[in-house]
Amino acid sequence: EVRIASKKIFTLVLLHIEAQKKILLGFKKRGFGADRYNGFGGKVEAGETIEAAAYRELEEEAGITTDVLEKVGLLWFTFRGDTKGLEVHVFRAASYNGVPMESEEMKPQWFPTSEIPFSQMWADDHHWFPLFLSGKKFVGKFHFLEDQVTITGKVLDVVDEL
Ligand SMILES: Nc1nc(SCCc2ccccc2)c2[nH]cnc2n1
Repeated sequence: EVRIASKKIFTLVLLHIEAQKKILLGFKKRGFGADRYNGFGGKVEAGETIEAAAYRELEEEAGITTDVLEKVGLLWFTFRGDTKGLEVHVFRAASYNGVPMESEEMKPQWFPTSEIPFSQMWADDHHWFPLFLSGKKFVGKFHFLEDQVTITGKVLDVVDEL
């Protein structure tokens, strides 16, 4: 479905190669969430489906494509003092084509799933990553203070389908 432009909807793609127990993250070099490791993603443009945006951002930010993206999570983030929140659609890729390439936005890096750098990631990630890594689907809401680090509210549930 194509969403209207007014809502701020974002995508987040995590490439997880289960058989090799590794995940591809990117170090964000600038913009929102800079200096943190994260999946690949960005804003859904007007007239674009959420899924199309997810495929596009993976290619733009990491230089790779994937055959199938699976919808695995829906997260809402709000920040004190900021009226607009973020609606983030999380996708899993299980395979990829090409070679991960550094972009202006992101420096890709493989991590063993046992060594995910949570201290250098958004503070909510260590809450929902275990659900992601175990193949579950989830819906969550996290409320942050202005520091974009302190979480003052959290809701996180496993769901059967998204
Ligand atoms: N893991 C994670 N990601 C995000 S934003 C991801 C979506 C995005 C937004 C803007 C530019 C590019 C990508 C978060 N925000 C608050 N906690 C968070 N955790």
